Amino acid sequence: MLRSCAALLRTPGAPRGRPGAPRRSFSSEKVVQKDCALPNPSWSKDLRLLFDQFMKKCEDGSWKRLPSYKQFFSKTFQGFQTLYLDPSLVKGEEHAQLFTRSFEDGLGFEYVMFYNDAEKRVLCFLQVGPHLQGAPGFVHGGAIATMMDSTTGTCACRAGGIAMTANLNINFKRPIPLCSVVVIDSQLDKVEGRKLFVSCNVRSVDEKTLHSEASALFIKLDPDKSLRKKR
Ligand SMILES: CCCCCCCCCCCCCCCC(=O)SCCNC(=O)CCNC(=O)[C@H](O)C(C)(C)COP(=O)(O)OP(=O)(O)OC[C@H]1O[C@@H](n2cnc3c(N)ncnc32)[C@H](O)[C@@H]1OP(=O)(O)O
Repeated sequence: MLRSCAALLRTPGAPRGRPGAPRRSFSSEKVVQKDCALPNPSWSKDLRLLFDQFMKKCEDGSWKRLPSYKQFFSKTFQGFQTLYLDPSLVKGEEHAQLFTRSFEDGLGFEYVMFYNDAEKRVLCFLQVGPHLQGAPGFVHGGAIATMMDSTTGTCACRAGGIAMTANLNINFKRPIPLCSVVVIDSQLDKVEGRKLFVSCNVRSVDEKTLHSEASALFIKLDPDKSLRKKR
């Protein structure tokens, strides 16, 4: 059953503990992680419809749904860890969670991203939960910026490898109502050496309202440079 945003606000106490934290299967000691980019009961009809529509588009291989986890898989991001992280910090990695996945279901960012390699494009379908409020009834600008950064960042990393945001320039045009669903459409515009230029816009589901636009610069990381040293 779908739970409305109002219902979520009324919920007196969601389950405690660390929802979505990796669970160990004792038989194999293998860490099992929940893929957060799949429908859960907090998803609205709008988000579910967009999800179903794009899952159909994945059937011919033109679009790919991107799985999403609260924690990075060490194996997947081995290159990032061995090349850029301070080993003395890595031992605490199980406490680190992806910011956008650190809310209980339905309260923060509920989203799924789809990637089109031929178009170098990432679409993010985002439901903004009640704990993302800025001005009363509307989404906080920092929350919008977070998801624009994440969507353009995913686009940059998919197209060009491991990169970090150097610049993100946003124009906020119309506020986003809390608990609504929006579409973030991002596209790789240009590559110049290690520089990846990505733009995006945020629109309402009916495409009638342009909420925000942004252009971003990502720099592909240089394995010879530490991220910690002052330069
Ligand atoms: C995150 C990785 C996960 C990987 C897994 C993938 C998972 C997929 C999901 C990801 C989704 C998450 C997305 C969130 C992404 C963040 O939140 S990242 C966090 C916020 N960003 C940061 O903290 C970055 C801080 N900045 C830095 O560390 C460094 O400035 C950088 C960006 C690494 C660049 O440093 P650098 O490699 O030493 O590059 P540098 O030589 O200074 O500059 C290279 C060129 O870029 C130009 N440039 C540099 N900065 C600028 C600027 N601000 N404006 C204009 N030009 C600039 C330089 O002028 C230079 O130009 P040329 O002289 O070559 O023409």
